[in-house]
Amino acid sequence: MSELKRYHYPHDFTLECGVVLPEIEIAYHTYGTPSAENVIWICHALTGNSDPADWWSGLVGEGKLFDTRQHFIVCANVLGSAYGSTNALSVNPATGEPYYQDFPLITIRDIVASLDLLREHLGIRRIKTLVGGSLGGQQALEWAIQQPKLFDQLILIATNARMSPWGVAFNESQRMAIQADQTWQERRPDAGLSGMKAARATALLSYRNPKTYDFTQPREESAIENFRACSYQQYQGDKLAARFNAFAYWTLSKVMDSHDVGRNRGGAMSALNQVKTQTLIIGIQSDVLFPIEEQRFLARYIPQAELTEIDSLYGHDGFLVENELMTKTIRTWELANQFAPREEEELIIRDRVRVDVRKGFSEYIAVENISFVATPSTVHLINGNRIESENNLEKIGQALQELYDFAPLSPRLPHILANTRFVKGFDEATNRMFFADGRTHTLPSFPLPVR
Ligand SMILES: CC(=O)SCCNC(=O)CCNC(=O)[C@H](O)C(C)(C)COP(=O)(O)OP(=O)(O)OC[C@H]1O[C@@H](n2cnc3c(N)ncnc32)[C@H](O)[C@@H]1OP(=O)(O)O
Ligand SMILES: N[C@@H](CCO)C(=O)O
Repeated sequence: MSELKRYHYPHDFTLECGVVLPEIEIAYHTYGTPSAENVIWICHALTGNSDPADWWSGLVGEGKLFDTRQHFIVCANVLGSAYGSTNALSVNPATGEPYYQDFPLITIRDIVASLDLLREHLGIRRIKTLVGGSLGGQQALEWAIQQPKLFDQLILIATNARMSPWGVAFNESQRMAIQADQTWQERRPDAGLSGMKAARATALLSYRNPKTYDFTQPREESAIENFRACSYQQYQGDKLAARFNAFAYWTLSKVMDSHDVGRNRGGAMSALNQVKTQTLIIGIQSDVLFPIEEQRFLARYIPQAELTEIDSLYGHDGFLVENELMTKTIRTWELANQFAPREEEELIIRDRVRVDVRKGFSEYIAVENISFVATPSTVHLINGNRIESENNLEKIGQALQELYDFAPLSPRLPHILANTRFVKGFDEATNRMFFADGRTHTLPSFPLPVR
C-alpha cells in the first residue's frame, strides 16, 4: 500500500484550448525508492486512479512485473479525473465555487504537461520505463514524442496515434446519454449520474465484444426477458456510479476524442517518427475500440518499435485483465532489449526475427521450454530433441509444457534466451550456439525430466 500524495502547483497553467487554470493539483502515488535508473512511470486509463497496485494489481507489486521492491513506480491521476487531481468538482479560485459545467476542455497534451511538472517536482531526470494502456497509452506516446530523450523504454498497450472517428462516435453516444439525464445541467456533484450509468453500459460494448458476452453472460434457456446480459449492463453502470462522476466521465471522454499526436506536427507519421525510445506496442486482436490496425500503424512509424499482438477474450479491457500474458510479453521484450544489435545487424536480424523467429522466441518465454527457434518451422529443445511443425509454435508450446518439467532449468537461461535473437546456428551434437558476432555458447545439457 502507498498513500495518496498531492502536488500543488500554485501558478497559472495554460491549457491547449487557451483557458488558464490559476493553479492545479496533481494527485499521485509512488512505490519504492528512487535511483537514477529505476523509475517506472505508469499512466492510467479512463476510470483508473493514481494507484496502479489497485487497478493493475496483477502487474504492480512485490515480485510482480513492475516490482515495487526494485523500482520506483510513479503514477499520477490525470487532470479532469475523479481521483484527486484538479477536476470539475474542484473549487474554481476565481469564483470560490466548484467548476462543474464550466470546467474547460482538457487534452492529452495538457495532461502530459501536468505529468512533466510532477516529474520535475520529484526530481526525476530519467525514466526507465514509461507505460500505459488505452488513454494511458495516449499520454505515454505524447510524452515520448515531446521528450524523446527522457525515456529508455516505452510500452504502449491497446492505444493509438489519434482517436478514430469510430472511437469519437462511441464517446459522443455516451455523452448523449449523459445529456439526456435531466439533472445534467444542475450544479451538484451527482448531476448526470443516471446518464453516466447508461454511458458506461454503452462503453462496455466497446471494451468487450460479442464473444466476451457469449462466454460471461450466456442466454438463459427458458427466459424471454431479464437476461443475464441485462443485469450485467445495469450492474456495470451502478458499479461505476459508486466510484466516479459524470463530470469526470465527460471531461475524459473529450480528452480521448482530441487525442492526435499529429496535430500541428505535420501529421501522425511525422510525429511518431520523433519517438526515439525502444518501444513495445501491444495490441489485442479482439479490441473493437482500439482495433489492431491502430497498433500496427504505431509499429510501422515508430522507428524502434516491436509489435506483439495478443489474443484475449476480453477485447480492449484485456490490458487490465490478462496479467500473465502482459507479464510474459513485456519480460520477453525487456530481455531482448538488453542486447541491442548493431545497426547493420538490426536490419538482417529484425527482418528475420520479426517475420519468423521472433514469434517463436516470444513463445519460448511464454512457455519456458524452447531453447531457440532455428527456422520458422523447426523448434529445437534444450534436451536436443527437435520438433517439426507448420510454424504453429503456440501449439508446440502447449504440447511441450504438458510433456516436460522445466523447473530445473539453469538460472543463466534468461541470458541465453536474450541472445537467441542473434543466434546464427546451433550444433545439436555439442549443444553449441553460434552468435551473429562470432561468439559461441555451449548450453548446459540437462535432460529435462519427462512429466
Ligand atoms: C479494484 C478497483 O475497483 S479499481 C478502481 C479503479 N478502476 C480502474 O482502474 C478501472 C479499470 N478497471 C476496469 O475497468 C474493470 O475493473 C476491469 C475491466 C478491470 C474488470 O471489470 P469488472 O467489472 O471487474 O469485471 P467483469 O466485467 O467480469 O464484471 C464482474 C462484475 O460483474 C458482476 N456480474 C457479472 N455478471 C453479472 C450479471 N449477469 N448481473 C449482474 N452482475 C454481474 C460480477 O459479480 C462482478 O461484480 P464485482 O465487480 O462486484 O465483483
Ligand atoms: N475499463 C477501462 C476502459 C478504458 O480503457 C476503464 O474503465 O478505464
